[in-house]
Formats: sequence, structure tokens, C-alpha cells
Amino acid sequence: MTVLVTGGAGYIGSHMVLELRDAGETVAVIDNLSTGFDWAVPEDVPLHVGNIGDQEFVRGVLRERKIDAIIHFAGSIIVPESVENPLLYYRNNTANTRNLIEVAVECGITRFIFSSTAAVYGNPEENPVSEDARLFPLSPYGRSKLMSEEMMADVATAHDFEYVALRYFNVAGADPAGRGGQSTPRATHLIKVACETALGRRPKMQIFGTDYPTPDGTCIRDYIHVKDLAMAHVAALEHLRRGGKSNVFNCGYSRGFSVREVISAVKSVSGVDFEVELAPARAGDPAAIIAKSDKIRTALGWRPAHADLEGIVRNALDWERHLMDRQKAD
Ligand SMILES: NC(=O)c1ccc[n+]([C@@H]2O[C@H](COP(=O)([O-])OP(=O)(O)OC[C@H]3O[C@@H](n4cnc5c(N)ncnc54)[C@H](O)[C@@H]3O)[C@@H](O)[C@H]2O)c1
Ligand SMILES: O=c1ccn([C@@H]2O[C@H](COP(=O)(O)OP(=O)(O)O[C@H]3O[C@H](CO)[C@H](O)[C@H](O)[C@H]3O)[C@@H](O)[C@H]2O)c(=O)[nH]1
Repeated sequence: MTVLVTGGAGYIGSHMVLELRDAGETVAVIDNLSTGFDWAVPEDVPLHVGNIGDQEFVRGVLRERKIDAIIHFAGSIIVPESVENPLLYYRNNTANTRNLIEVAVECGITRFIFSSTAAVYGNPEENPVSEDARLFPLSPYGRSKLMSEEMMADVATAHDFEYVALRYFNVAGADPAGRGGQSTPRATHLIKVACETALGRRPKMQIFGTDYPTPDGTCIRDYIHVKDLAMAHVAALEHLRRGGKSNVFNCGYSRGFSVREVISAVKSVSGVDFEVELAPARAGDPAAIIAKSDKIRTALGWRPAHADLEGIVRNALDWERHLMDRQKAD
């Protein structure tokens, strides 16, 4: 039986593929390579290049391979872009997920794991925020994911279909063995931007907003290592294979770091005192968001092993150096 990973050529999906392969699973990938890279998929893993919203294409893949479960990462992920072009997000994240699920139900695939996001909470009333907190996304990106969560709940009621929605907090870091990392050009994520600046790929970076109601005035986030996140999916897959029911889990460590603390960590691990400018706040950024994570620990037995900011930064920096060498060689 094969586990199908959509978006498996992207940042998180490619780590999932590595983790599944390491566990001896048979894996196949669907990706349209819009932000992913064919080289990120190991050569012995079949890569079907196409759109998850194209039902005929997906049906063909599902019929060709005996699929035991789908882990669905494919999507569009940039919050400000979703504000400028909401229809793109409702198509790629919501409508395409709908099309994929419809073919999955038609083909009798009953196990589905979905990439959701902490963005469904918006500005939480309480931190750490628990799964049953009020859901009030601040962006079309967050709403596009929340709509998918609601759709999956309805499908699970009506059909033989069980899902796990994992709400990722801020994903960062790279494979500790150096096999993968975040490779998207013009990335907007804080740790990636700070690592690029430390290595001279950007002349300077900015802190967006310094008068938030937090101890040092900058935003607080719960940064989770991409390898621990991949392991959360392995635990979710085991849960569904054991006959576990549909559920929603936060993926974070229940601790937060401010933007200034993250930048200090990157400066200290890299040994480079790069230039940082203070800039106005970015629209729609919540001041602080930290995951309550007891639910996934208790229900799925998830035990993170890389919850150390310096370690996350070290792996991210190593991957950034690898990308620079790769580009020099090209
Ligand atoms: N990176 C984060 O901090 C974060 C946080 C919360 C949730 N997520 C979610 O995790 C998932 C993966 O994110 P990522 O950071 O790896 O992003 P990414 O852009 O690196 O990966 C997305 C992958 O999906 C592919 N893709 C996009 N639309 C597709 C389509 N219609 N058909 C087929 N393939 C398609 C892209 O080519 C890419 O390889 C996304 O659903 C995202 O919303 C990410
Ligand atoms: O150059 C930068 C980049 C970011 N930031 C700040 O750093 C914090 C983290 O920003 P990121 O862009 O790294 O991450 P976000 O918290 O905005 O969003 C991420 O996490 C969310 C969940 O909380 C969503 O899932 C989303 O997809 C994902 O990009 C924010 O306060 C942001 O303003 C800076 O100050 N300078």
C-alpha cells in the first residue's frame, strides 16, 4: 500500500516523504511544481506532476497506485498574497481540496491528513491557544484552510472517511541530516529571512512592528522544527490506521519566541552581526500565538525531539549554505 503525499516537492511535504521512506513506507507524490522542486523528491519516489484540483489526473494516479492514505500539503501559503488575491486562495486551498476529497471518496480512500494552520485562530484571546478556542482567521489564507476543515468534518459525517487536520504553528528548520530544507526563493518566513541575511544573501532585514503588547514589543510565535512536524503526521497516520476517529490537533511546542529573540539566536549561531531595521507592523499579524499542545501529546503520543531554537536555526543555516553551494555549482 502506498501513502500519497500531495505537495511532496515543497518544503514540508518533502520532509514528510523522507520520514515515510525512513519508516519503510511506499510513497508517491503529486505536485504541480508551482513552488516545489522536482529535485526535492528522491529519485526512487514516483512524482506525478499535475494539479490536485484536476479530478481526471488525480483519479488516474489513485487507480494506478494502491493508496492507503493521502497526506495533503499542496496549497498556497503566503498570507499577504491571499489578501491581494483571495480568489486564488479559495481556488487552490479550498476548491482544489474539495475536488481531491471527492475523488478520494469515490475511490474508497478513507484516511486523509490535512495541513491546516494556526492562522485559523487569528488573534487568540488566550495563549497558549487550544483547539476548541474561537476560530476567527484574519486573512483569506486562514479562512481558505478553515473552510477545508469544515468541509472535511461534513464529509466524515456523510461518508466512510476519517481525517486528521493538523494546525501547524510556525514551521522552521531543515532535515538534521542535510537532505532537505526550505528552498523557496523570495521567502517571507522570519527564520529563513534572518538566515539569508546572516549569510549575505540579503543586505539587511526588517523587524515588522515594535510596539506590540509583548515584553520586547515584537511579535511572539511558536516555532516548530519541520522534522517534529513530519513525525506528528506519522503519529496521525498510525492513529487513522488503528481505526482512530477524525480529529484536529495543534502542532507547536507551547512556548514562544519574539522576533528579536529569533534574530539574536540567528546572530549568535551564525556569528554574524547583520543589519536589522525597524519597520512598521505587517497588516494582519497577531501579536502572539502559542500552541497548547497537550491534545496531540496525549491522543497521538507525539513526543517532539527538536524543540530547541538554536538547533532549529543551526539546521536552517546549514541548509541555506547548501543552497548557496548548489546555486554556485549550477
Ligand atoms: N510553512 C509554514 O509555516 C506553514 C504553516 C502552516 C501551514 N502550512 C501548510 O503546509 C502546507 C505545505 O506548506 P510548505 O511550507 O511546504 O509550502 P510549499 O510552497 O513549499 O509547498 C507546497 C507544495 O504544493 C505544491 N502545490 C501547490 N498547489 C498545488 C496544486 N494545486 N496541485 C499540486 N501541487 C500544488 C507546490 O508546488 C509545493 O511543492 C501548505 O498547505 C501550507 O498551507 C505551512
Ligand atoms: O522579515 C521578516 C519576516 C517576519 N517578521 C515577523 O516575524 C513573525 C513571524 O512571521 P512569519 O512570516 O515567519 O510567519 P507568520 O507568523 O506570519 O505566518 C506563518 O505561520 C502562520 C501560523 O501562525 C501561518 O500558518 C502562515 O502560513 C505562516 O507563514 C511575524 O511577527 C512577522 O511580522 C519580521 O519581523 N521580519
